[in-house]
Amino acid sequence: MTSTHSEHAFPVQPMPRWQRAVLKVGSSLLTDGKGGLGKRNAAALANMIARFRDQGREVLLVSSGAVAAGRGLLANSGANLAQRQALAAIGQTPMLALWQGLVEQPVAQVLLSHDDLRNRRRYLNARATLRELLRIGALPIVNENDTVAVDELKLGDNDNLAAVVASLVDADVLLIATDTAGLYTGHPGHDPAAVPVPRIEEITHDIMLMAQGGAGSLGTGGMYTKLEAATKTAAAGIDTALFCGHDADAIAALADDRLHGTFIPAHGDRLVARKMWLRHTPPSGGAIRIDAGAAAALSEQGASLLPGGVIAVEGDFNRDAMVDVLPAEGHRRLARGLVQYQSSDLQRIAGCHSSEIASVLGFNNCHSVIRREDMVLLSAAAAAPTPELFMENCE
Ligand SMILES: Nc1ncnc2c1ncn2[C@@H]1O[C@H](COP(=O)(O)OP(=O)(O)O)[C@@H](O)[C@H]1O
Ligand SMILES: N[C@@H](CCC(=O)OP(=O)(O)O)C(=O)O
Repeated sequence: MTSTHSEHAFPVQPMPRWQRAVLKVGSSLLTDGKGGLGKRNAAALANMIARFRDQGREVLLVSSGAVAAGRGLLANSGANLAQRQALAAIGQTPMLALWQGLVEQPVAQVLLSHDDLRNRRRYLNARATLRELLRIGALPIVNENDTVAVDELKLGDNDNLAAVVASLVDADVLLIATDTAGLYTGHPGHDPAAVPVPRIEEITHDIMLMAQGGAGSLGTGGMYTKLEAATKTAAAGIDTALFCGHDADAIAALADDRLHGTFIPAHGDRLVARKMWLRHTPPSGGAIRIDAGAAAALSEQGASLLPGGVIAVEGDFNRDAMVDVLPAEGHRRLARGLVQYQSSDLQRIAGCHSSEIASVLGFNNCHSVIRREDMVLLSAAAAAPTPELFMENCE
């Protein structure tokens, strides 16, 4: 595809440094040209993932290719919904096995449906599982749960799924690997005047029109769904990069934080988007009582809640539950937030210094009980300015 446009190369541009990425790999990159799965491109991308890990960074994979793999195995070109769902079910395991053969980490299959993502409890559970998978060093491989997804509730394309996953796991960037170098002003195969678009400040109607040309023979949605995905991530405060997953130079550049493709910077305020989401997350029924010093630190200094300030734990809750933060006495809520320790563990570290967590529990999820970015303040005094988002190094 890019060969017709070699005279219009994408310039190499610097990428903002990131810590956690969602990498989306399209079907077109995972096939061998004869209808089956091919590992050449996947191998190069797996090396890139290993390189990121060596640099101390985290990657979640959203991989397509189940339908293509099923088609290859059965030499079946069935196109109706039931046929595609059956092909996806057959192809899902070979697709996973392809990746497992290429990375050293254990791979973890995560199949999500639209329902899982709009139901807040399931959304939070998926989030907790994905975070745990990262913590233990697995490579989550997310795909749509094609078997159960009915037509009107189908996400339908993994570009949009990847955008939702990026926001679910608080990624800094969404990396979309496809079979073309990036967005061109028109379909690169059909429009001889099409030229590269290296950066998109805002995805306007005119930009969407550039992507009307449809998908390649194996993909779903083409550039259109990639731009839809980037619209979601940008609004959630996440950068997006489109690059060619069969171009060794583009892959090597990315591992050095340089992009040979299209960059769409975040324009939403990540903290504002996140706080909106937190405000609407339903409570677990659990609560944490804190001392006056901790209350002042939360409201006046924009601090995270540390275990030393916890004086009591009420109710049973899991890690990542939404809990109320209450003063030593009374029921006026000071804050609410997602907790880093389940209630039974929190009972044991209440009053401890953060440095003692590992010796008391035998593990340490985070030095905070509730990280600042996972918390919204509720009292009037709490309207004190929120400091810049700072990511703590919690696993
Ligand atoms: N303006 C455009 N710029 C680049 N590619 C485009 C454009 N419009 C349509 N496309 C098509 O989008 C394809 C990539 O999307 P798709 O086939 O869905 O791949 P994937 O399987 O990676 O999701 C390209 O191969 C190209 O055929
Ligand atoms: N869930 C489908 C992927 C659908 C899809 O979005 O494909 P693609 O456009 O290649 O990313 C599969 O695994 O085949």
